[in-house]
Amino acid sequence: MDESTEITAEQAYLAHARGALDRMRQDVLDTETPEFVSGTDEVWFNTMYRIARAQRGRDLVDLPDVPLFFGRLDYDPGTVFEDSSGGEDRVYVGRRHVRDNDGTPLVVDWRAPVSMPFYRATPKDRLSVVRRRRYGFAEGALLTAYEDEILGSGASGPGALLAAEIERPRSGPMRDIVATIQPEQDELVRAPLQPSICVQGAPGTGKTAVGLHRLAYLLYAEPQRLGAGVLVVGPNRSFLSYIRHVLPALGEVSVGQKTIDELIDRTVSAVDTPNALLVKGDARMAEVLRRALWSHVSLPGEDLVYVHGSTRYRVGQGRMAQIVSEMQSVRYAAGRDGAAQRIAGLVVMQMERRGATPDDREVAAVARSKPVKGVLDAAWPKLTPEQVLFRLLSDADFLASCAADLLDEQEQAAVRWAKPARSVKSARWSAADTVLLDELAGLIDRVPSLSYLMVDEAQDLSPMQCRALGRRCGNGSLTVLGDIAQGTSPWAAGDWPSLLAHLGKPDAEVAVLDRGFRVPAAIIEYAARLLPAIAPGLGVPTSVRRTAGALEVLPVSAGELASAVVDAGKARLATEGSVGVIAADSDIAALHAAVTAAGLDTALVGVDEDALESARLVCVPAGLAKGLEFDSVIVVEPARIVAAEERGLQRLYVALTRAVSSLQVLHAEPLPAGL
Ligand SMILES: Nc1ncnc2c1ncn2[C@@H]1O[C@H](COP(=O)(O)OP(=O)(O)OP(=O)(O)O)[C@@H](O)[C@H]1O
Repeated sequence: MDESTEITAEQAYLAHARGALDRMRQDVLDTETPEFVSGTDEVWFNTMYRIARAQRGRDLVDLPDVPLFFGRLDYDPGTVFEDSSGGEDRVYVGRRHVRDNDGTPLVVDWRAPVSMPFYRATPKDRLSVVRRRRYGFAEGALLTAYEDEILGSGASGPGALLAAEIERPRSGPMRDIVATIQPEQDELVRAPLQPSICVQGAPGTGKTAVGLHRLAYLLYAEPQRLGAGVLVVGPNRSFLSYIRHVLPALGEVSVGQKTIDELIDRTVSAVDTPNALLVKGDARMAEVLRRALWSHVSLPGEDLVYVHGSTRYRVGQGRMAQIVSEMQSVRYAAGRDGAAQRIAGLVVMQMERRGATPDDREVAAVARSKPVKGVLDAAWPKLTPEQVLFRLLSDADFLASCAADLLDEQEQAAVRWAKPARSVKSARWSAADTVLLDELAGLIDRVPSLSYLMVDEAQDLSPMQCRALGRRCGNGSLTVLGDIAQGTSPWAAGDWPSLLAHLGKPDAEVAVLDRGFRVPAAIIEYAARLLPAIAPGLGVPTSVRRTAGALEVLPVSAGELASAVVDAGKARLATEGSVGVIAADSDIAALHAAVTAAGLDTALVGVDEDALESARLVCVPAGLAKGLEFDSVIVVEPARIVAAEERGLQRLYVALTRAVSSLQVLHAEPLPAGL
């Protein structure tokens, strides 16, 4: 078959598959179900069923811009279909299953085992595949081209379509990469649920993309093991808004995406000093809090006397002391309840000895009775996290007694409130305090475990934040993504093993991605000049992009900086793709105003949640650049980005590695050493 006949045939197949998808949808919508007419349960069932059917109907909508399949595998005859006699065994790979009326699969979900060789087959290990075909599409998902890679005899390598797809200019938010997942990425995407995994990867190596596709894969492959919930945690709202379309595009619409502060979910109304922040995020605080909480438990001071009718029952102080000691191995609240139950049990035993026949309700009633409550309120008081932390941060002696050998005098002074609030109720908590409250809440009560948690930009988490996440995934599986060289928080991790230990997953497998799909070689090599200073152990990432990538470093006078940014922005807007202007947090508003005044259509990241979708040119405070990418990037005044914070060099490294095609560095001050 010549090429145009082949394309016509493939177009016809696509149309056939589209028709079949439409019929699948119609079948779902037309399904008649018996409607119950009475009883709340039945009406509830009707409603649930209708919701599920509407959802399934939406799932089956054919999106006009999204091709129904993106690849094809021709297998050795007989590999997939038994009756493929004569012809080749053929599988079309797409975003979801499509079957025709008699159940024959027309398109197979990319996550199905039979699709895996699309990502992994090589001429050396062809996994029974003889040919891998990729398609090119024009506007409106119109199939216009294809390209074959022969894996059997006479092998030929991948052609230009794959490279073109990977190098397509960027615009707007992140999109899925199902058509071009690379073998080393696919191994992580399809890695089993256990053990947990951790991916260290240089900028643009696809960590976020891999994490999201892995989640979509697991939802498909292991739904029954994810029943307790799945969650994505990212560094800030701008980042979450950048990635929010990827999972829905992969058919997964119900995955929660939160920042760590949203997950902790407590009101923040105070700000810490840098020193306080450092100490409060430190893992030693876990032990300080544990001691602070349990220091409230003491041995009962006198016997318990329980009066029932005309009989007085007595439980000795020594026996109760033994119980209180023994119950301290469980959580605080459960320990208190357990102690009450056991003390009540001793009372009830005495009742039995006197011939009564008390049942479980009697034990519960005694456990709740005033005398037993009285003993426990003294020996094992009910506490809220706020009460404990309030005491710790406002009472110097109490803090010293809990932290003496853990925090030195200066560290204790740093966390103590200079002017404590009058009461717990009026206390104002900082973001770091809320993490400590969360730790205390976890010591007091059990936290239910999610089935699966994906944590992005994990290098920036404090040990105490890691513990908060680990607590919520105690029995579940974690996927941890990050780059040690991009650590900008005061606690940024120096290595993965310690961070994984704080997350409660010391056995997680650490994998490294080092092929960069975003940043052209010239730009990554320029940014990598900072690596010896910020992450000496890490190698320089490679770039898979063939395009040269324009790097321009332009000195300008201080007075002309804003107009230089406007000019550069205008020039970039004349080409294809998104444009990001990145500057120090304190400079970005003025630049945004200058760009707006010059009549360019722009939005400010961090202020407008839809910034990345609403304008092609966006202004980005360096503090929010992490995880984002733009076709063209203009980095303004690197020295000020560096000077703005302790880990300013790391912040600059992040800013310099956001570009897909071109990077312009504009500076009036001298460039930081290294550049
Ligand atoms: N296999 C692939 N095919 C096509 N594009 C890819 C592939 N892998 C990654 N990309 C693209 O490369 C870019 C970088 O990916 P991603 O943001 O996931 O990287 P990252 O490692 O999280 O980067 P950073 O550390 O800077 O946050 C994205 O545009 C992503 O779509």
